[in-house]
Amino acid sequence: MTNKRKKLVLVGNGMAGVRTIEHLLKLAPDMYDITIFGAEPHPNYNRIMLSSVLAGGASMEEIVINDLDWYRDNRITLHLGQAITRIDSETRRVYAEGGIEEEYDELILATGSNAFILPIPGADKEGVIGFRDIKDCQAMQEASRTHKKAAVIGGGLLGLEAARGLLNLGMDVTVIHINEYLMERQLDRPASIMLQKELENQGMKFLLKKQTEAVLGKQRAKGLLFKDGSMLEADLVVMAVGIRPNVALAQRSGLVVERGIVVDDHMRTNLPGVYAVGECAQHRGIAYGLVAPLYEQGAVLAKNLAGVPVEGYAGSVTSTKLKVSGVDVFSGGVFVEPEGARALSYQDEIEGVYKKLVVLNDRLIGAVLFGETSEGASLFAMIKSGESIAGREKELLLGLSADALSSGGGGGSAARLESMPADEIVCGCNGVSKGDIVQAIDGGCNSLGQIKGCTKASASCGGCKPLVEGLLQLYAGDAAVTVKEGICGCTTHSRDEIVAEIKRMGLKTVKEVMNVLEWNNDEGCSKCRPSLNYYLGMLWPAEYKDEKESRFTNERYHANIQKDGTYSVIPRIYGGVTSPTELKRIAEVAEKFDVPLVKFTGGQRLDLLGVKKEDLPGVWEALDMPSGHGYGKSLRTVKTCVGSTFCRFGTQDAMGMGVRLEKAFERMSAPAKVKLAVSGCPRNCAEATVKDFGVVAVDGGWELHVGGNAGIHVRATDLLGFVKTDDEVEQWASAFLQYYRENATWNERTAPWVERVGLEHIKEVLSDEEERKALQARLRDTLDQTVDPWKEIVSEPELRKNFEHLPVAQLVSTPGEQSGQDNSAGMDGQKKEESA
Ligand SMILES: Cc1cc2nc3c(=O)[nH]c(=O)nc-3n(C[C@H](O)[C@H](O)[C@H](O)COP(=O)(O)OP(=O)(O)OC[C@H]3O[C@@H](n4cnc5c(N)ncnc54)[C@H](O)[C@@H]3O)c2cc1C
Ligand SMILES: NC(=O)c1ccc[n+]([C@@H]2O[C@H](COP(=O)([O-])OP(=O)(O)OC[C@H]3O[C@@H](n4cnc5c(N)ncnc54)[C@H](O)[C@@H]3O)[C@@H](O)[C@H]2O)c1
Ligand code: SF4
Ligand code: FES
Repeated sequence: MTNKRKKLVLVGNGMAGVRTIEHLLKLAPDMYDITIFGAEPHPNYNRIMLSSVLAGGASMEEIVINDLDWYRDNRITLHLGQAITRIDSETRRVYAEGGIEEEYDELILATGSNAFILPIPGADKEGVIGFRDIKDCQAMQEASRTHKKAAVIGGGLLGLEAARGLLNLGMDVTVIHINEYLMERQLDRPASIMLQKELENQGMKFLLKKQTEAVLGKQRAKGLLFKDGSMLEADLVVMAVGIRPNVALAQRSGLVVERGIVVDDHMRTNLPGVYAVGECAQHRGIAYGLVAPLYEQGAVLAKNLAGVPVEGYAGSVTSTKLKVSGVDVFSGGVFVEPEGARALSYQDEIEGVYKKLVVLNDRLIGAVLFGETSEGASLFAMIKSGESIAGREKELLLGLSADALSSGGGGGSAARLESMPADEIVCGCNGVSKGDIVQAIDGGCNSLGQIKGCTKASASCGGCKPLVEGLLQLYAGDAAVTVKEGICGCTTHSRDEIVAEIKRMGLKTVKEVMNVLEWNNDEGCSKCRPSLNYYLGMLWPAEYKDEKESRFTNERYHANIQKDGTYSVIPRIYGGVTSPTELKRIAEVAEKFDVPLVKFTGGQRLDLLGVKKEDLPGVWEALDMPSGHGYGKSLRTVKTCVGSTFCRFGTQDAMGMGVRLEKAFERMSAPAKVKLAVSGCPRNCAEATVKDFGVVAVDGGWELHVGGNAGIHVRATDLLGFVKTDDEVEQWASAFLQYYRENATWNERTAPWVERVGLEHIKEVLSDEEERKALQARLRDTLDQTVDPWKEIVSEPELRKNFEHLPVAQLVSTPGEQSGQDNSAGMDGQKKEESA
């Protein structure tokens, strides 16, 4: 019997090449006798996941894509550890290092890239490596057992992922970056600065604008010498300064090579029967370095080889997501606006969120997200589809689009997901289409974990998770099982589990919680540290010592940092009611300290803007007024109207009630800021129905309203109930606020919390008088432990020192340290006004 199958040889057992074979086997399982040569001694594995292996989030076994049985089952001849060294295109034969040779009818080159190693003296020393394959990953794991100081050269995606992994392995890690800000190929400056601060909080050190001149040491690396003459001690040096397509074999074999092996839209090279795919290929001038475009190339090549008509590969728009736990960064499309394009950006440095959209001719062409990336997948789908977003720019920027709202998390609206073609790729990292996911759901997968298991969708960078969840909800309906999420990438524990464990085990510090609950990142991140700090303070008001370094700048300095680095000072003016004496004092302070601007806030207080950090204690001392907490996650204002005291419509004393409530709750910390208002009649001049707790006078008593918000997401309050007496108002307000303090997630305002837990539930709990009294007592106990932070600082010389002006020399960074305006450790150190 004659063998009619053609001979197909694949050189390179990596992600792009084997993916092409997988496709081909689906399309034409019997068309070829397939032989694969791989230089590495391993079956095909997910290179992307090496970062997770290094960071301890996955094992080597878990990242194997196709084990040896797969090759056997598909009758593929596999030669591992056999690099092809020569191609004879005349005789159509390839020759391997170990002496094996093979004939081909069709030949695919998928040789990937090599890590670029800087050609500097000492680069060949022991302890200097790239980060490209299993061998490199093992070398780093090995080095961390015996060495302590690691230097990662290159602050791109790979360098930062390597640095995070090395930190997890217990090393002291410094990233050396040539540019003035990190990941400049994916991010703009504001996002990059936020990223750097976050990584510094995780323990990573940075040397920016540094050019490495030599690796120091005898046989083994001992340090780095920089062009400016400075040095850094290091016994492991990881070079992550980019990659170079692996084209040596192609060059030797007569293929046209520029940066990569030049291919046409059908992945054909200049030689008959020879194709190139993956990072080694250069298509329309571009050699890609991410998996999604390589898989697209592979799909085209597989169709070609199977004889299936195919339009050809037209290039890809790319997106990236940094795989570092506790840091959410997404970049897709064009992030620097080209001529004629507009950029819209939104930054909330207090919450650590940055968003930028780049729009050209009403089309979204790029996006950068930091801190909140759940909309990345749907924005990227819009970038790829090229649909018009005219009139929707603001909604998209603020995350209020129908897409984001309907799925509750940016997964895309049901209509969008429904109209998505079956062959559209949802998970770029694993080449999983919508059709594959729907098929898995039809086959009984009804949770994200099961879909991940069946299709690998969302198993790598996780960027597609919102889309996969959206499809799950759409196609599995009520059968969809949603699994709880960890509060951040550092843990799999939910908020409720953490609070329960803190209570059960009596955990008393942030570090203790992280240790006992096995955080996968020793330092935590800007999401978990402040939230743990809050939960511990809420649960143990008497014993817990607030961790200043887990707080944002504003809360550490008890003032709002402004754009220019100065601060704003808002003293407490109870119920918005002041006096000539108080006003005179404020005016004198403003004059004495040259305060550039005095402004009324929306909450009926006076804001002294432009105060220098070193003047803050002096200003507070001279004001001799309590802090208005205009900067923190705490009680802000109680707005009042004049009520019955002066207004002819007023039926009750709104000012008196406002002052009473503000005195009752001042200094109250909360999951998020809390605002109250009291109106003296239903005309509601104090706008109590857009406050967290609003009180409106009506005939015979007071109406109590909860869960309002007038910020980005405007929400009118729900009516909690009606009470007759002033004491009842205070009791219900106390009970509501304490129940919120005990049950909301850190950073969750009352508006979403009321929606989440339901008004009926809150009413049921608070309708029990005993419960109300108990809640009120717990809040009182907590508030009794608090002191005014301004007074405390003013009277304690040690605390005052934190505000002293440092000579410039001490603010300039030295090697191994990072410069920054804020010289104390903390969660942000950014400059941004927070609305009072
Ligand atoms: C740590 C890390 C994390 C990454 N994370 C991401 C991510 O999150 N998202 C993303 O999209 N991309 C990521 N990438 C990039 C991604 O892994 C690559 O784009 C992808 O692996 C390239 O696939 P490829 O098949 O072209 O090359 P490779 O996967 O490198 O495969 C090429 C194979 O060919 C072999 N070979 C070379 N020459 C020969 C020869 N002459 N004979 C035989 N075999 C040969 C090589 O040994 C190698 O095994 C990451 C890369 C690394 C290193
Ligand atoms: N999450 C992800 O998507 C992911 C993760 C890891 C790797 N990758 C891919 O792997 C490939 C390699 O990643 P990479 O980060 O090495 O490549 P890169 O080219 O994206 O970044 C290299 C970085 O090194 C810097 N650099 C260059 N020369 C330097 C020098 N002499 N000193 C200090 N810094 C220097 C550059 O400014 C650049 O920011 C890329 O294609 C990348 O997309 C992707
Ligand atoms: S809410 Fe009623 S009482 Fe208060 S100022 Fe307005 S009209 Fe007067
Ligand atoms: S896109 Fe990265 S895991 Fe799906």
